[in-house]
Amino acid sequence: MVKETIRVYARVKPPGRRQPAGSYSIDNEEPLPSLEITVPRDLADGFINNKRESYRFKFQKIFNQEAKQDVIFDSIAKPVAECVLAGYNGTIFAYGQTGSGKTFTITGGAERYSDRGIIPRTLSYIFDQLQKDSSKVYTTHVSYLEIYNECGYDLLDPRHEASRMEDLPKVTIMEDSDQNIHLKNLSLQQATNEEEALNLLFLGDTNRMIAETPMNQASSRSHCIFTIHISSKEPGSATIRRSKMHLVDLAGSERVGKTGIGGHLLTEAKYINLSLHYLEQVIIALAEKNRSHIPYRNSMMTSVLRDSLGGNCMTTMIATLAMDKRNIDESISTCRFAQRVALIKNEAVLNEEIDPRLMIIQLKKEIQDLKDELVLVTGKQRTTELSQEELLQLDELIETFLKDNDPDSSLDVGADMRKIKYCFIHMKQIINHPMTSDKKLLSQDISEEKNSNEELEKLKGVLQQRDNEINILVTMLKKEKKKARDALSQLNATSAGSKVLEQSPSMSLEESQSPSRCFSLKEAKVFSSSVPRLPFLSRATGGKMSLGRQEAFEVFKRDHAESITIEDNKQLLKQRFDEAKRLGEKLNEVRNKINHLKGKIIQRQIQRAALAVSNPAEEQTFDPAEEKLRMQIEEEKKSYKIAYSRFKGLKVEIEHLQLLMEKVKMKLQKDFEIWWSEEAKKFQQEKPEMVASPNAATVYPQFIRSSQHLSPNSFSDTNRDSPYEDPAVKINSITSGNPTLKTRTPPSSSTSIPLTGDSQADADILAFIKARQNILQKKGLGNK
Ligand SMILES: Nc1ncnc2c1ncn2[C@@H]1O[C@H](COP(=O)(O)OP(=O)(O)OP(=O)(O)O)[C@@H](O)[C@H]1O
Repeated sequence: MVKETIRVYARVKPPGRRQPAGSYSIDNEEPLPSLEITVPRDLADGFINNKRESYRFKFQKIFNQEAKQDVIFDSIAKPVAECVLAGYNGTIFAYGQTGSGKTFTITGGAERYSDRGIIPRTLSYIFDQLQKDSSKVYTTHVSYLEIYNECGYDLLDPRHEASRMEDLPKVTIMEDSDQNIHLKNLSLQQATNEEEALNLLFLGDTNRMIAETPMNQASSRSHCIFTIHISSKEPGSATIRRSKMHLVDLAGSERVGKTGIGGHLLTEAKYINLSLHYLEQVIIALAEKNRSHIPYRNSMMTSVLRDSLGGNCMTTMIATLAMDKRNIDESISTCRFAQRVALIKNEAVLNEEIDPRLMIIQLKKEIQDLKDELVLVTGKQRTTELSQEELLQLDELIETFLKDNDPDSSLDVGADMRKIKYCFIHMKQIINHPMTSDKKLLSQDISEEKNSNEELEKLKGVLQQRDNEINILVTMLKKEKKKARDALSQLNATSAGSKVLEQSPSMSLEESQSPSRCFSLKEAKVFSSSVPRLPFLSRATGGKMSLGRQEAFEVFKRDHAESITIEDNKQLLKQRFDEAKRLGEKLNEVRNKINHLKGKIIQRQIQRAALAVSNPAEEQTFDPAEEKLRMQIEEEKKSYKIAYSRFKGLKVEIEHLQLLMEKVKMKLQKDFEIWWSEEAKKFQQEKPEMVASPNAATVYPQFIRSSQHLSPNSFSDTNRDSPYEDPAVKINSITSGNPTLKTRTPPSSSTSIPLTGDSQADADILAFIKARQNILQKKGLGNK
């Protein structure tokens, strides 16, 4: 058992660009570093009754704004992951106000590979370690739970395509008689390697993003718990170790009063703050000595994290702090909360249990072994029952023994438990029923015993039958599950395009040298299609876009802030592909070299064998030339291993980058959809007559309005080579399906636009014309 208090770390976020920085200092003194925050009196609005200007808080370690993600992982998450691998439970949770960097710390940023957060790095580390340890059999599962307004949602259910949060399967809490918490409906997905686990993480993150609407910025207002479940077993042992690691991104901790929100958002904020309030209550209760009742049951989040708080878990908290002046009072609240958490003691125990099925198998084997041994010693095969002849013999022996007055006489029936038992039963009969203890009674008893034995055998048979039925059902269930998994992976593979020509990480050098294992440019490039496209990606785009909408989207995309990220990542991907290509070539080269050297060795051995036949006197046992060749091979193998491990690292990085890009693209698409529909709404309000016209039933002619209604980022003047610069050319190509529009110059007012009567097509025509008009206006080309 490991007893220790919750470890509490602080991480300061880099300041916002236009935000005046608050005043604070970090003192990394031993044993506990401290953070001092200074609040000038004029700023201390929130602390009117407390005129203190300076606040000092102690932490296990404080990370300043320069701290990189790898340092955070190494210092905070790696030790927890090591405990989890050893069989203890572990939890890391991030607490802080909205925007203070909780998601950045736990999941990571969506821009750069180096921004990967604790979850992807932990997965990488854990799978790396599992691969290295061949002494045990490991099974790994992951689950991803979102808690929003006191309701739990499963983010990993492959059967549901979520477009709203309500579409996700609802998770409920159940408690068994031992007060253990069970989460009903939360799927546990098996992940056999890092890639599968990362895909699941992205599936969950995407479900989270898609389920979010502008009205429900659920990411800030929900709690998310990503859990890695590991079970391990030594071959042949009935003992299983099960441990889990919760990685928790809590909702923003800001106080309701200060945020000035109302209506629906207030309800949400109440729920969040209520659950964070209950978290605080649990923490206060735990920090108090001699408190018998801890109010875990008050909220779903505290129920789920029950073990992590004051229970069987090694828990770590990261207080995320935004030190801008306007956020300083919230940061002080976060630090105060952290100080209370630091008082909580947990008792982590090794989670070992005996698997009863394996135990039965083991015991059965032991019985069989003992029976075999007995046969060897006695030379007789034992049956469970004594024969009639043996029974009669025993009766005689007992009778003789009882009649014998010699005090030294003994009853010797040999080392046979069946006979010894029979003697005891017989004698008991004689003592209890001296008058009726004749053979008749005894034989009656024996027949009764026989009957009950038969009954027992019958019951055993029924039990065996039931066991078989259960086994058949379990097998069926497994098959069904496998089918579902296969269908899913087939879907992934189909959307991924080509199949990955992947080299198994555990593949030996010899295997890799077979001709079919040539590293080629194709193999390096195949990375690009190796990421199994997630089946849900298509749904964000809402199917195929029409031309006009596509045009508007292209412009929107170009000026969106994320486009820089996409471009950066594209560049980075290209670099990585080039490097992978180079490494592939190098690996081929080394492989060929090794084969060449091996060929030389064989040649030498043949020559020497021939020499030995013709001249036996000159036979040598040691050949320095061959030894040299072997050393060269060893050297080449070393460089092969180094290049191969870099190649493997590149693969992970490329896959991660591709997933990041997919995520960013989806975000872009989503932002566009939101913007598009908002514009439509505004237009409907401003020009109801157009909406009412039969030609424009559900038209979205939002772009007809003046450009100031457009989002400031959407159509900026940054695109010098915009295809829109030649209006005639563009309009012809875009509206080629509409002869009326084909020859027209862009209309200056909406009423002159001929519409087709098809609402979607009309919306697209209008959207295109307006987008184009806006750009022309901005470029000073309008109506020329
Ligand atoms: N240490 C950091 N280094 C660089 N950027 C950071 C850091 N911390 C946070 N950010 C950036 O700040 C922004 C807000 O961070 P993040 O989304 O992680 O906040 P949060 O606390 O999770 O907010 P919410 O409660 O709304 O989910 C993001 O754009 C993130 O990339």
